[in-house]
Amino acid sequence: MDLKAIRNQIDTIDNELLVLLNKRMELVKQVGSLKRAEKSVIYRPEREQEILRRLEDLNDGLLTKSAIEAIYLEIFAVSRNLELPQRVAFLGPEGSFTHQAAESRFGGMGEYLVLPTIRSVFDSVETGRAAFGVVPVENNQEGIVPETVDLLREKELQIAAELYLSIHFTLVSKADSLKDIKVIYSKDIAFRQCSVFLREYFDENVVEFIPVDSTSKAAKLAAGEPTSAAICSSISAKLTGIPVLFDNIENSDQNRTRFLILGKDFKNQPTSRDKTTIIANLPHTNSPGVLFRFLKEFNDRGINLTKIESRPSRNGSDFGFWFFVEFEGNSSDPAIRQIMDMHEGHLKWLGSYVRMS
Ligand SMILES: O=C(O)C(=O)C[C@]1(C(=O)O)C=C[C@@H](O)C=C1
Repeated sequence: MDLKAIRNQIDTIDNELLVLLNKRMELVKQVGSLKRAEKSVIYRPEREQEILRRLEDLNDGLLTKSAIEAIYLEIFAVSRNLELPQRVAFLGPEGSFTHQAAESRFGGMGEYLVLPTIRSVFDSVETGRAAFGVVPVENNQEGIVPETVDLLREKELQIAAELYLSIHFTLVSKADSLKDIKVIYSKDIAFRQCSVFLREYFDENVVEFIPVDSTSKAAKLAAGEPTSAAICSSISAKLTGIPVLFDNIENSDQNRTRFLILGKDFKNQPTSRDKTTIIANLPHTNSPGVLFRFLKEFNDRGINLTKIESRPSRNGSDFGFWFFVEFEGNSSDPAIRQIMDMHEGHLKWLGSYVRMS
């Protein structure tokens, strides 16, 4: 077949796809009307995952799993927009890894609110300025993001979904040579994640490391100063037009960050692949066996714990603490329900959502 003939066939298929996509949108619009009448939630991450999994199982063509995901996440984003346009806040500025994470779930067409701090993302969802907020919660090299975990305890928001992103860092600068660099800007966590590279190439007695709110802010600062550099994502290097001196400078090439999508009064439908996150404010945490007895309840019921982190309660001068706990399953599972009931008043449920790891 010649090029023209192949292109004719492509055109025919595109025409069919357009008809089908519009048919899909008609149905989505009906779903939107039903949901608005019932005042129910538009974003259903568990339903989106169910559709993706079904299509991936069904698929026997050239499309890869991630290609199917990329196409459909964009279709879902357009669908949700048709049902009810909802603003999504994320920890900015533009070009941050959180921006990348937000776009990977809410699509390129979404309406975004770029905010300067994790707290302001929580605030925007709390006050309804945004329907959802995207924040980082942990990195597999660095552990948890304390601000996010502390705000989850402080605020009354829920986790609608989680997502994982591979993180790569670049060193960018307008300096001609490494030895001209006097200042390096980045986010504190990024400095730690690139510590091996930094030790090898820079003398900390000569170069000043300045932590700023985000890696994209770091790129913007470095773009304006000829003897400064920044550690940032390759998207923010591109957005600021600053030359990349080194790529992939992170300590581990397995560097992944987990992000949470936060909502208000949000509850997913249970699935068979859920994870639940809670805050445990156990009384008398300094007494022997308190944590042991709590964890044993999970063990006794065969519930797989996936995370436990302790955080200071900051209650006067004492050394009390609370726990950020995650485990497999949905809060409506009878075994999990039992534990939640047993500790009523001491456990705060933050969300049950499809497990992505
Ligand atoms: O099934 C729904 O609840 C819909 O609103 C439809 C749809 C879709 O496009 O398939 C859109 C948004 C939801 O997040 C999930 C699915």
